[in-house]
Amino acid sequence: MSGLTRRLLGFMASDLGVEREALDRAFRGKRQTVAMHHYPPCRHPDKVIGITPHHDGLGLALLLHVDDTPGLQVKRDGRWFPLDPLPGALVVNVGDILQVLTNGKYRSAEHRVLVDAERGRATVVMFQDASVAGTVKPLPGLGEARYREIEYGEYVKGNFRGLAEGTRFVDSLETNRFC
Ligand SMILES: O=C(O)CCC(=O)C(=O)O
Ligand SMILES: [Fe+2]
Repeated sequence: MSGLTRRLLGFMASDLGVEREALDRAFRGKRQTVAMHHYPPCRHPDKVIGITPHHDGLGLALLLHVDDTPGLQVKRDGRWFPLDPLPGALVVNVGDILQVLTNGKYRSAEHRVLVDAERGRATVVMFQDASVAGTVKPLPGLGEARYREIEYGEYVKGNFRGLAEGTRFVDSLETNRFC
């Protein structure tokens, strides 16, 4: 786990009032994946999309803008908002697993990437995975569990299935789904 991730998790743990060690343990020693994206300029930006709307399925994502081309957008209250690059800043994305770990207190945001008519765009994203003793479940001390516990491998399979079907697997883990 990177020092930055550890610091971010420390802030989150004190904000949530949970044991810092519990959140740390969920991320420590887990897989880190790096994705490099290049979005070439496109003369018809209204007809194509860089990345379709999605939620990041894993724990935490740290995104670095390599240039100053905008494109990333986040959805809030049904509207898309741009997240323009800031020099020296990283975008921190809460993933679905962190949403479950925090019992829904931190929510994973839907985002997408638009392309630019004139300029290419490049980003580097580091995904930090997380799990609790081989499972995905809310940490203790955050009230009644809003998500059911699931074995980590089953979560990953379900998450990929959801991506392929255009549904969000984490929704199916909600305990009060049909109430
Ligand atoms: O390149 C970006 O701005 C976003 C990439 C992204 O959302 C992802 O890799 O999951
Ligand atoms: Fe993403």
